[in-house]
Amino acid sequence: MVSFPPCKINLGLHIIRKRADGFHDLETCFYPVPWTDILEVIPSDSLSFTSSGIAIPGNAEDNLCLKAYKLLKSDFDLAPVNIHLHKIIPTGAGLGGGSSDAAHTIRLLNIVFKLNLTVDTMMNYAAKLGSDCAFFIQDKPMMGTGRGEILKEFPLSLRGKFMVLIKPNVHVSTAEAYAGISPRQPETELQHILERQELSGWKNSLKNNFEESVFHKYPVIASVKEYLYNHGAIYASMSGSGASVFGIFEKEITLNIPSEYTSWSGLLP
Ligand SMILES: C[C@](O)(CO)[C@H](O)COP(=O)(O)OP(=O)(O)OC[C@H]1O[C@@H](n2ccc(N)nc2=O)[C@H](O)[C@@H]1O
Ligand SMILES: Nc1ncnc2c1ncn2[C@@H]1O[C@H](COP(=O)(O)OP(=O)(O)OP(=O)(O)O)[C@@H](O)[C@H]1O
Repeated sequence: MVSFPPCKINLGLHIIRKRADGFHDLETCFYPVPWTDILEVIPSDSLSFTSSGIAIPGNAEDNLCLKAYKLLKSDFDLAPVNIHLHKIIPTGAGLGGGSSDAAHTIRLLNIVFKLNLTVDTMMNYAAKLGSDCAFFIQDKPMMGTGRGEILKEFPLSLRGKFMVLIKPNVHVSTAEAYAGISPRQPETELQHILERQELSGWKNSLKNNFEESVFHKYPVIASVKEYLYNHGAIYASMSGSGASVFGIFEKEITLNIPSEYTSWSGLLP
């Protein structure tokens, strides 16, 4: 069985405090974007994981898809599977691609082995694999709090808007980005901003707290954001801890993006 794990962008990202467990409490609106990997899970005689497409840093045995299988296997009598991942979403991009693959492995195993897991149970398993993972158990905009795993559906739609996502050729490590930030209580709650502000007002009110320190270290990311605004974006921001930047446009636009950058664009469903 095949699925298409999407990526996410963060519409606003407030890093509020560092916790005793080393993670950070945050608030963000996760929004799904259909730039997808391709994931296949089929029952087999022995467990295997293979991948194609762009290179995934690290060892195959550490892949989040295998971790997801092993996590469910510890609680259920699962037969072995072949997992094949065709990787398209760039890594080190703040797009949660690996997290999405992990969550979609859980979703596929639930179907293939008829486990009848509820959405909440799958979200609990996903949260054990990464802070962003639980979001990808559903395909809906969500307000995320805690370390990103406490999720509440959020009625925000960008349907029909044109999205451009650009990842310049720098790789930002999530852990390194968190280490470089000074957490703070936001003046205004993110939910409050998103409920009261139209998209046209986000430019002055919706902030990703990672931008300041990450832009300082990687000025090229700041220049991509500026480029998107200069070409008519209604709103542009870095996603997650970078390095990708997204722009939301009223109408379809063709941009001249350097060939060494990775990019995706399309109308949002
Ligand atoms: C930046 C975001 O993309 C925003 O959506 C996410 O918070 C990243 O989430 P993620 O990639 O799923 O992160 P994890 O794999 O859980 O953690 C990677 C590392 O990031 C840091 N981390 C992550 C999430 C969080 N709320 N606080 C943290 O401090 C920790 O150092 C952790 O060791
Ligand atoms: N299926 C996978 N796809 C991508 N990376 C994976 C996967 N499994 C494990 N990893 C490891 O996770 C790291 C982060 O990958 P990911 O694609 O989630 O990037 P990210 O842009 O940093 O995401 P995030 O938005 O969660 O910070 C990679 O550098 C890689 O070592």
